[in-house]
Amino acid sequence: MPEVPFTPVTVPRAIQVRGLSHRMGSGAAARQVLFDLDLEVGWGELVILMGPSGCGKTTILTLVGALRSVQAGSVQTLGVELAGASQATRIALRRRIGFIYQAHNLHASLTACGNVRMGLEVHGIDRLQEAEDQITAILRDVGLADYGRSYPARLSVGQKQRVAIARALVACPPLILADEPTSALDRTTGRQVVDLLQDLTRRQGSTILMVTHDNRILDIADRIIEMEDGRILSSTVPKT
Ligand SMILES: Nc1ncnc2c1ncn2[C@@H]1O[C@H](COP(=O)(O)OP(=O)(O)OP(=O)(O)O)[C@@H](O)[C@H]1O
Repeated sequence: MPEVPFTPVTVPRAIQVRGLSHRMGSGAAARQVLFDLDLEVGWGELVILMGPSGCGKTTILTLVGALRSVQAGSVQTLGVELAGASQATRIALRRRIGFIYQAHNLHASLTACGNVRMGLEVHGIDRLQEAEDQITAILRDVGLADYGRSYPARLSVGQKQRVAIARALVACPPLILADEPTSALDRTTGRQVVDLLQDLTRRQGSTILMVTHDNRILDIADRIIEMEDGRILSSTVPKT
């Protein structure tokens, strides 16, 4: 059985960011993209981060996901302080996060099953029968029970994104970081994909921080954080 998500009572929030500033580029091209920013995401919350292109949304996601080093301020993800963290700590933390990108990033040479299996291998779950059961179950959950042996080239863009969701969720990670998961999808498919994401993560009790430009899906959020020019403008609960 998948592990129960990590929600220790000693860690008050899934994500806690304090005084985060960040510079991108080097030399004369260097520029500050995040300015003294605070942000919190509670356990089990689905938070959408939005704002104009270039305002720093993806930079935040990559810092929270330990894909980039913290330069100034504090970033605590799943209770792990990332400011000054070693490479080993960052790699271990990444294994406990499910990542979903705008382009689905599937391996063309692997079937849907093979792609989802990678989601288990990076999380260190490799016991064979258990893994196969988890893969079968998650492909069924995303509506692709009959597509396990299909290669990405034979799948529609919406089906590929479902495989990417299955890959991110198969190990029941306590935190999902999603960067524009619907940007390549039409209205109907985009809606189906986020509804699925919301449903599965609620069932697993996972926390989601999602970057999106897509106004059509804001209603799935528990909270919407709006950014501009590297700063947070507001944090609001969407109207239902
Ligand atoms: N490697 C880099 N070197 C220099 N500047 C960079 C680099 N990567 C990103 N930037 C700049 O950092 C700023 C923030 O980028 P980021 O990708 O976080 O924005 P974003 O809000 O996610 O934008 P979008 O919605 O277009 O994806 C942008 O102005 C971008 O041009």
